[in-house]
Amino acid sequence: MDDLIVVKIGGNAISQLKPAFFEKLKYWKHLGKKVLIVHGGGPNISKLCEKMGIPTEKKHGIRVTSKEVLELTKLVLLGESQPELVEKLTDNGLPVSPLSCACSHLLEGKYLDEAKYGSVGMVTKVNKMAIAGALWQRIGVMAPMCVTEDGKWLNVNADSCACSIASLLHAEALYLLTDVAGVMENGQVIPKLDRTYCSELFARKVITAGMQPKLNAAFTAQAMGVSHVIITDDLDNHGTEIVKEEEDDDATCVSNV
Ligand SMILES: Nc1ncnc2c1ncn2[C@@H]1O[C@H](COP(=O)(O)OP(=O)(O)O)[C@@H](O)[C@H]1O
Ligand SMILES: CC(=O)N[C@@H](CCC(=O)OP(=O)(O)O)C(=O)O
Repeated sequence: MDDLIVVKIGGNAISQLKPAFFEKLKYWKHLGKKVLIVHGGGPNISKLCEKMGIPTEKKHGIRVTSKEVLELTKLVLLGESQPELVEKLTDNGLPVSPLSCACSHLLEGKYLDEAKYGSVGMVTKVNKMAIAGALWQRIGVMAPMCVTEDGKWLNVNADSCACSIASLLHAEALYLLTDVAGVMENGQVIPKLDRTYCSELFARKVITAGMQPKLNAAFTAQAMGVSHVIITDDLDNHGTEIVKEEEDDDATCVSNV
């Protein structure tokens, strides 16, 4: 899809959005870009699970999702995180289309590894026509869930969801907004990161927790042809740019989660 910019906003980042963020979105719309935001909500899912007495289990930053956790995930993403973001965008004068996989099977997917993660999916198909319609003069706000071909809902890591959409729709840029200024080493943001150095940082355990699926997804998107992939805390900050190596023929950074 021409002129598509995908922005992922982590659950923590939703509450920290600054005026410059909304100005940048207005500027992109003014330029005629199509903008799709994929939102997170992980911290609030964990909080609700805790309230309900369900322990949170994550593997490589991916939530192990039982049927019970899936229901709570739906509640938080569609009943809390998405409305919060939609309200902020609306209050800042931006017209929005709130979206989920349930609308016209917008996002279809399959189990990532049912034995390991439970009801967790990866997006394999995007309903391009329906998304194009939703993005007509509006900013799409998408929850990170997908449905299987036979209609089962699956929880999708929001970074991996944004990266799959950006890859499948050939977006021109992908911004992964989080609560840190970029990928850090020794307290400094790494301005450009290639796969070899990323693997080294994984091995040295400099990169842990939620930054792991984020980077795996970011390198996959880059390998799939998204030319501009940035991890940052603000659309105006340089953050960490994911860069390609000269002889790069393998799609993933360390593992495929
Ligand atoms: N090397 C690293 N550089 C930056 N953040 C890191 C690194 N390793 C682990 N992290 C953690 O990753 C977090 C961002 O991932 P995550 O919590 O999943 O964010 P989001 O909810 O925005 O997707 C940071 O807040 C930080 O705690
Ligand atoms: C499978 C999986 O891990 N899904 C994520 C979806 C939300 C998310 O990714 O939110 P953040 O971006 O705020 O972390 C989860 O359940 O936490």
